Amino acid sequence: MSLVVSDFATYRQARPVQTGIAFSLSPGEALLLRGPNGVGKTSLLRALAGLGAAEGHANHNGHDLLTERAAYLEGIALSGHLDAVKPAMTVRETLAFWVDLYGAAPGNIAARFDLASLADRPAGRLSAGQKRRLGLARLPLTGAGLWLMDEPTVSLDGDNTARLTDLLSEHLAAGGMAVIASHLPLGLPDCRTLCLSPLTVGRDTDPFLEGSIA
Ligand SMILES: Nc1ncnc2c1ncn2[C@@H]1O[C@H](COP(=O)(O)OP(=O)(O)OP(=O)(O)O)[C@@H](O)[C@H]1O
Repeated sequence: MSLVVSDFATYRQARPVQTGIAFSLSPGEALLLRGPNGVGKTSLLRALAGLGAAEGHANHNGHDLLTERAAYLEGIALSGHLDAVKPAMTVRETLAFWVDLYGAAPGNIAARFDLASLADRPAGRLSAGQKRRLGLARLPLTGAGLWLMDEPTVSLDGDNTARLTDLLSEHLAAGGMAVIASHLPLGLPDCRTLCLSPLTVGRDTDPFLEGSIA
């Protein structure tokens, strides 16, 4: 299992967000993406998940993102801001849906993020932190080796941030890999950091800001 990224560039609406991105991951390794708001962490995660415009090379398990998309995406799971939960489905229904969808063993997934007491509540009536916990519970069910995680600690309290670190540590110990955009260090053992800096495009303001705000 491997992820090798080189000379990689991300785009939003045909404008470059980041260029020259290079890093690689082996089994058991994680990369923390850091950088100021708007620098392009989400854009990079989306591009690596095949959802955003990109150029250059991203190779997952020997398959190139741009030329072997389906094979590249095999074994990749993205955890984004929206948590992938349907408001009308209860916690129990949501977990059962994922178990069925991914052909996973349910194990103690409800207990992992303390979801058992919320089992009959529709996801639309969960608090932000509860919804985040439910969304994170999906990742181990996917069976994916590479987790792409966008600000997974947002809305989590201290106990649940520790649970997230445990979940990630187990994933890495089992030979998984992760790329995580997070403003918190997360305390992972084999974790490198990639600090993104704003792209300089010949002006000293955000290139996405056209004109000025009156
Ligand atoms: N849907 C979009 N359409 C066009 N531009 C976008 C869109 N979403 C984000 N951008 C722009 O792309 C750039 C990178 O945004 P991105 O969300 O990747 O940054 P980020 O590092 O994840 O930020 P944050 O720390 O605030 O989550 C920013 O300049 C942002 O304004």
